[in-house]
Amino acid sequence: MTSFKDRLAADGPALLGLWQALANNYTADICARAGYDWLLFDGEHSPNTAQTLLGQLQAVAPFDAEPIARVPSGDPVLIKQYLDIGFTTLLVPMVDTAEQAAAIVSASRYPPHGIRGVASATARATGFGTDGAYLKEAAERITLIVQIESRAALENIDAIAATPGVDALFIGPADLSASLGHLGNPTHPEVQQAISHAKARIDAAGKPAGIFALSPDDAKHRMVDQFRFISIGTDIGLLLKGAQGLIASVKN
Ligand SMILES: O=C(O)C(=O)C[C@H](O)[C@@H](O)CO
Repeated sequence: MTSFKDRLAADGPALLGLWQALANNYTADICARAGYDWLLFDGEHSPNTAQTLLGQLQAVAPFDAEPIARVPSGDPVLIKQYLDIGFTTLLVPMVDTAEQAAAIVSASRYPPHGIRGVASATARATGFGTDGAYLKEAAERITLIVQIESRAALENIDAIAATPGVDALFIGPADLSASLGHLGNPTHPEVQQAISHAKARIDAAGKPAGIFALSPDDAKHRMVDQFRFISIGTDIGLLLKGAQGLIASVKN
């Protein structure tokens, strides 16, 4: 199985993703059939637990979209849990320093290279012990993506991007705008300039850059900007807009 970091490293069009915020196996199953390259299962801002994420992970397992889990924080306990249930790509929010990034890498690695606890016989990640190669191949299979979404992260972006084991960096416009003093206004010129700067520094580090696009048009602009992976929408947004559009179309 090709790791997500290997897919990111390959040439080709941007990898397009859909944010899964409904915390629901059924809708994840539907979205996994829609042709996206990846699906983001949000443990930070959605009512998800390891248990609910497991159900969504199992629902999308038959399909090609890469399941990416966003942990609520860089907590090593949660990183361990999310990896043990079988996610091989994690997105970690609010990473402001290289020290934080290094700790996240360590939490994802088994000793001697890290602190991840070993549960080879009972973890879904190892096929409940049937995948004898997992322990030694885990570091190769796992992709770690850190979020750049604060003034501090911008100031430290070169050191964060250079951190060994950080495979990609993902820009969060909502939190970045808040951190820059433009809460709720990610299209503010200062925020857009910061995004451009962050992208340039990520490129300079030779790491793949991702971003949460604000609209389909913004997604197209980010493709032109050569972001390597782009979240182009959310399940909640699709449901709400579809529901609103339908009743408006029937009433009018
Ligand atoms: O800061 C951001 O932007 C993100 O990290 C994406 C948001 O958290 C996502 O939930 C959409 O609001």
